[in-house]
Formats: sequence, structure tokens, C-alpha cells
Amino acid sequence: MLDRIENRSAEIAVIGLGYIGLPTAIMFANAGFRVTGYEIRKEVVEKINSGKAHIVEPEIDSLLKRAIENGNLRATSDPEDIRGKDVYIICVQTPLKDDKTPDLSYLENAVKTVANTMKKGSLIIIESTVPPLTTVKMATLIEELTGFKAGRDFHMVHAPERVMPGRIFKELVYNSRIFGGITPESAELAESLYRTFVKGQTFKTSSTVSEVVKLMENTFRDVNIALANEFAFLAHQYEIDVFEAIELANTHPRVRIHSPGIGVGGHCLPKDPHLLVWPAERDFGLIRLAREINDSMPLFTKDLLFSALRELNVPPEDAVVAVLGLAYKGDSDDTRNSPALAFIGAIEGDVAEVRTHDPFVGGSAGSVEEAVEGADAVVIATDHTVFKSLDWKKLGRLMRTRILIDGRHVVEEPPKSFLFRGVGRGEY
Ligand SMILES: NC(=O)c1ccc[n+]([C@@H]2O[C@H](COP(=O)([O-])OP(=O)(O)OC[C@H]3O[C@@H](n4cnc5c(N)ncnc54)[C@H](O)[C@@H]3O)[C@@H](O)[C@H]2O)c1
Ligand SMILES: CC(=O)N[C@@H]1[C@@H](OP(=O)(O)OP(=O)(O)OC[C@H]2O[C@@H](n3ccc(=O)[nH]c3=O)[C@H](O)[C@@H]2O)O[C@H](CO)[C@@H](O)[C@@H]1O
Repeated sequence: MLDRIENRSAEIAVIGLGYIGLPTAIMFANAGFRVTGYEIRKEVVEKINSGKAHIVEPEIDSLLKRAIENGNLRATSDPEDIRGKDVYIICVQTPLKDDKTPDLSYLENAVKTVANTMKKGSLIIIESTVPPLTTVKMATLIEELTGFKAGRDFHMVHAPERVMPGRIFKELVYNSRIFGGITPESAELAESLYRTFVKGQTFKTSSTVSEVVKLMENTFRDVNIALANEFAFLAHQYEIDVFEAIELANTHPRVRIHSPGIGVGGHCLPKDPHLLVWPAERDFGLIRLAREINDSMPLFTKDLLFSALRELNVPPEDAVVAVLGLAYKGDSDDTRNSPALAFIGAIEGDVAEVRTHDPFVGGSAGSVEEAVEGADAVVIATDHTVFKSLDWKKLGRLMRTRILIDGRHVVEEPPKSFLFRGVGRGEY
């Protein structure tokens, strides 16, 4: 297997061609491997095979085109097309159920597909973020389904993906990576495979350590954002701008406060702390409280909006509100767990009309001007770069009442003709 990796003749199947699987498949294809992407959504398969990406990410269109044109990447919905591969890389989603416990059904289905198609000696890599011990459990499932023995007849590794959407193709190359093997040999094989394009450092450990590391990273970020959000509440009490205070505090050599805002969204941060604490035997108050604080931010933003409407004598039930941004973060088209959607859900029914505009999200067509025309308030819910250069003087002229609520610290200088409120911005 090592030889086949080093001379690029190892055949790779990537299972799940979403935000992580498609870029991963593209990287291996452009590194010279023959890659088959297996994806259950047929429309996604067709789009990819026509050379077009179904997600928004810098550089993806040209890199995908190259991989399809050089014949190294092909997508399929037929499991027969991934029979007998050397390597299987699983990149399916690992969301939460409504009760906040992990929904591992996508992963289990993917593992079953692998078990039905793999050969003796295959290397199976789970890139998906999973609760601790999952890789070992999946190895046992494969043993039951195939009669193979893990570590002897097949290799298995958890290789967490740590890329940041918006910088995926740079971070795929330069981030450091962790390979958690069910045996040291499994980890070594995976490390040599990724070394074909990774320039960052690589580390080998057990699959359980690797699972915990990935979850700790996102929990660290979530807890830190919750702390920043608590500082934002304080800033409103003392009528100061929390961003000025954070900037000054961050001049301390050992302080790095995160940014408060309308909330924490995306496929990862809202669920990974739950994946970490779900099976654990104690309560983990801090981690759970951080989740609650971050989940409460859309409601805090609603309070800012409603008090501004009342200040200008606009009854909320008569208000027309324009929400700019639906994606969970700037310059992304991903709306999973988006605080913008939570905010809209919280005001719908309490105001007369909600209009939305997001240049990256399909189905929210129309210009900013159309969204704000006749509105009583504009709420910025996503930090898309284009929102930073909006001409508020011009937009204000189209509005019925000029209220601007900034949920993402997009507006540096509040426009003078508006009643301006921002999360953490105190009073203006
Ligand atoms: N999105 C990110 O920024 C990011 C970053 C790091 C890690 N992760 C982790 O990576 C994993 C994937 O996340 P994502 O954002 O790429 O999810 P995604 O929903 O964009 O992609 C998953 C894809 O897998 C497909 N799929 C589901 N079940 C399948 C099956 N049985 N066979 C074949 N295809 C199947 C889905 O249709 C989908 O296209 C998650 O565990 C996530 O936590 C995500
Ligand atoms: C540890 C870490 O870095 N993990 C990253 C993270 O990537 P992400 O795409 O989820 O992006 P984030 O920037 O974390 O944003 C999430 C939400 O939090 C809001 N936010 C952010 C910073 C802040 O100071 N204040 C905020 O309010 C933001 O608007 C958005 O809604 O998880 C990926 C998947 O596991 C990782 O691969 C990737 O490395």
C-alpha cells in the first residue's frame, strides 16, 4: 500500500462531496491520484461531473475544472463504482438530532457502503467530526459486516478536517494535520497519503485522542465567543463600544478575546461541543452554558431591534424589517444553523413583514435596494464583505424609518441619519 501511495497509483474513494469532501477529492485528484467521489445527492454528482461546484469557496471552480479535465476525478451515485478501492475517505455530515444528541446515521450508512465495497487491505479514513470512540466502534461494525479483522485486514484512521471555509484550499495545504490510527501502521499510511499535498506539520496518535482534539478545538472557540458575547452585554450596560475595549484588551500579550455578534452558526461550532460532552459522565456546565449564551444572541439582537422601533414610535407589529445576510458567516453560502435564520424565526409573526437579501444564498434574489425600500429597519445578520461598502445615505433615502441594527460589526462609523444599534456597541 505504501508503494501505491508514493507512486500515486492508489485508488481513492471519497464518500460525501460536501463542503469538506469535494475540496478533499479535488486535492487528491490534482495531486495525481485517481479519485471517485461517491455522493447520494444525484444533482450534486451531475453538477460536479459537468465541472461546476455546488458550493461557494475561493478557487474551487478552477481547481475542480482541472481535476475533471485531467480525468482524475469523477463523481458517482453508484456504489459499484467504488468497489475494491485502496483508500476510502469518509466526509459525510455528523449533525445533532433535535434532542442535541449526535445523529450518526449518515456516518453509519457511509461505513456500511464502505464495508460492502472495500477489499482486504483497504485504508479507511474518517474525516468527519465524530464523538470520542466512534472510529473504534465503526471499525468493529466493519469487522462484523465483512469478517475482516481491524488492523490486520484493513486499516482505519480518524483524520479530522480543520479547514476554515473561505480559506479551504490554502488551509488544506498549510494546516497541520492529525492522524489518529486504530493501529500505528494505520496512522502512518494515512500520514504518507496526505503528505502528498500537505505542507503543514503532521502528527500521529490514537483515533480517540484525535477525535477529542478536534472537538476540543471547536469547543475552545465556542466558549471564547460566549465570553465575548457576555462582554457585549456588559458594554450595553456601561454604554461603551465593546470592540474598542476588546481591541485594547487584546494588546495584552496573553489575551485574545474573540468577537461578539448575532450568534454562532455553521455545521461545526453549534454541534461539536455537544458531540464532546454527550457521552461523558459529568455535567460540563461551562461548555453547555457557552452554547446557551451563543444560542441566545439572535434574541438579544431582536431586543435591540424592538427597543429601537419603540424609540422611534414604530409599533413592532407594523414594522417592515430588511435582514441583510442569511449565511452563517461572511462570504459563505452555507446557512446551516445560521443565526440569521434564528433571528428571522424570532421576529417573524411579531413584525408586519420580513424581507431578506443575501448575494451568496440561492432563493434570496433581489437587490439590497429592493429589500430596504419602504423598510423601517435594516438588520445586518452576516458579515459579507460587500455589506461593508454599502452607501447608507443612499439606502436611507429609500426607507420609511431609518433604523440600522448591526449584528456583525460590519458598520464602523454609524451613519448619522440613522438610529444605530449594534451588538456590543452601547448607545449612539
Ligand atoms: N463545513 C466545514 O467547515 C467543516 C470543517 C471541518 C470539519 N467538518 C466536518 O466534516 C464533516 C462534513 O461536513 P460538511 O460541511 O462537508 O457536510 P456537507 O453536508 O456539506 O457534506 C456531506 C455530504 O455527504 C453526503 N452524504 C451523506 N450521507 C452519505 C452517504 N451515506 N454516502 C455518500 N454521501 C453521503 C451528503 O449528501 C453531503 O453532500 C462533518 O462531520 C463536519 O463536522 C466540516
Ligand atoms: C477552532 C476553529 O477555528 N474552527 C473552525 C470553525 O470554522 P467555522 O467555519 O465554523 O468558522 P468560525 O469563524 O468559527 O465561525 C463560526 C460561527 O461563529 C461566529 N463567530 C466566529 C468568531 C468570533 O469571534 N465570533 C463569532 O461570533 C461566526 O460568525 C460563525 O457564525 O469550525 C470548522 C469546522 O470544524 C473548523 O474546521 C475551523 O477550523
